[in-house]
Amino acid sequence: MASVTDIGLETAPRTSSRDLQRLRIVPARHPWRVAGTVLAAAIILISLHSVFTNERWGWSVFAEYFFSEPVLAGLGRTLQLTAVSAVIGFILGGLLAFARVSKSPLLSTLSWGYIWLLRSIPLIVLLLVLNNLGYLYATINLGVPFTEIMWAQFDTVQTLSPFAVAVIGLSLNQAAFSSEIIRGGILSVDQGQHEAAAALGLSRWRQAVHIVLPQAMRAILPSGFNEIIGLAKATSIVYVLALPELFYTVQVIYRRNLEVIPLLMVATVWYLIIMVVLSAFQYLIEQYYSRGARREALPPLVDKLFRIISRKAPEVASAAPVSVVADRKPLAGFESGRIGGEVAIHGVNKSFGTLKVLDDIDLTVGSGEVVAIIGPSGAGKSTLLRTINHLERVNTGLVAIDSELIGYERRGDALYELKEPAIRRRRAGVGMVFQNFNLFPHLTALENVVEAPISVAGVPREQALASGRDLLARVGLADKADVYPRHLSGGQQQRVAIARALALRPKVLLFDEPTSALDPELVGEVLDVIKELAKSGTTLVIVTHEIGFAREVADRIVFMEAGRILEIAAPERLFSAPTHHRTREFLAKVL
Ligand SMILES: Nc1ncnc2c1ncn2[C@@H]1O[C@H](COP(=O)(O)OP(=O)(O)OP(=O)(O)O)[C@@H](O)[C@H]1O
Repeated sequence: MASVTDIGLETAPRTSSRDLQRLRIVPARHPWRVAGTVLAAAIILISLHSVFTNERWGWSVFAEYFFSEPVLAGLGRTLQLTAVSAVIGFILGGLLAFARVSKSPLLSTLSWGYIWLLRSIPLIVLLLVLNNLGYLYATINLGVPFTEIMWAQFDTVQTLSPFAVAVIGLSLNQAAFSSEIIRGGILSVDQGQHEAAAALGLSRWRQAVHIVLPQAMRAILPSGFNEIIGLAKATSIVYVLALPELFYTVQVIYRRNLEVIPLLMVATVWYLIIMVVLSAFQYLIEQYYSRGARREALPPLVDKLFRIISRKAPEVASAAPVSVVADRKPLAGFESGRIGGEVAIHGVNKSFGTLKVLDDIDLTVGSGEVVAIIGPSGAGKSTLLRTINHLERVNTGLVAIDSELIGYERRGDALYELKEPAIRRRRAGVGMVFQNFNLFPHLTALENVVEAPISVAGVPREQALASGRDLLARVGLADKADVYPRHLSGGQQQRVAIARALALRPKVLLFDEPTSALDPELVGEVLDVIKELAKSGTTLVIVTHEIGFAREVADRIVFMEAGRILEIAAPERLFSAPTHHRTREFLAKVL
């Protein structure tokens, strides 16, 4: 056989590590990049030279008017119009966006109609119509429509000054555009976040303002600031109302002295300054809302500023070793507050369209009992679990915790569906841990844990923080309290999620495949925590693919397939002598 040298190839000469250390590193050269930079610099210099040496730009006139009183007054009006219209426009836009995504068809259609109409009407037409409102309606009356009752009456022309017309027109127009930007942001927030917030029993308002909006902000801000910058320039359109904002003011002056270019430059430079200030704000606000969402740390100064504002401790820089689990306080010592509750599921059916996912399910989980639900993929295990805390509505049948129906109230022979607040109150007794953790990424580990105690149970903040730290210590994460979820490992995130679910001291804890999103190495640390919980007296219902774990921890195992419970038995019996042939086949495959 021909050797490498025979056919003309030689292996590279070996280099010792000492030789390698002496070698010089030559950076790659980018001649085209250098040429491009030189060309760009030359163009900038030539342009600046031309602008500052050509007398026709009229820089002396520019200097005379830049800080002149009428220009500053016009600038003030531009800033006022921008700020007031942006604030009103975004508040109204936010309400329209929430109406658009609401479940009420009327609200959603009204919002859609408003957005369609206002985006179709040219702004100049809207302003002129509002300015001529006095012609259409001589007075504005406050009272009860179609009756004689009237509390106040205003003269339309006097009430709607040009400034008021400008603010109303710009705000109404702005609201239509910003509502779509905000809706885009809301839709960008993962569905799991809504579910986690609902499972914790947070009110709709709290979910919207504290969980969804801060996360949506990352998507909203770039386009939102684009809109505000557009608005600052669009205010010049109010010249049709003869309102002396910045642009109108310079127009008035150059019509008088014919110094068109220098005065246009006065307006342009002020607009440039406004843009610089807005861009700096945009940078800071974007950084603020990206906390927790980025893998790398914030610039140190910005981080310090935000932590001072929000009174947060700095993140711990070093990654804690996994062995910290061994040092944690035992969970068994954590008095769960309430003893475990009994879960009763009777005749539950659930379909998605034509697909029957739960078929006449009956199951009772005793107080303090640990039940593991196993079965092939698509069997309906997760759906069954989610019906227990009413995250999934059943078509027929009942689910009760300690004889209290979760989604309904019984009056005589009829079941009345409960309203959201009542369902939330009942949900508080049932904690849930999700497969993908669903931690709130913009809140630190501790903030995740204390969110529900503070906003749902009304626990005073200091007390909630102390209990939250204690809980984190019990899941082995005492030193990670001020760390954002993205800076934690999967196993650590799941342990925070368990602490969060425990914070309301639930009677029943639901686990939906708590380890399936974890590396095999991290599975153990989460299972250890659940095993301890199993001893604490809390009722646990666990959907899992970890057959060995189910066998070890569960009092009973439920085997499900195609929406039906085929077998329920103690682990020793089910694994050694399954009675149903499908259980046997399934176990033969997975064991
Ligand atoms: N929101 C939904 N809309 C339509 N179909 C759904 C929905 N949620 C679940 N399903 C369907 O219901 C069936 C049961 O789903 P479920 O998630 O409960 O199964 P599972 O036993 O937990 O499966 P896995 O072990 O793979 O998670 C599946 O066929 C799934 O496609």
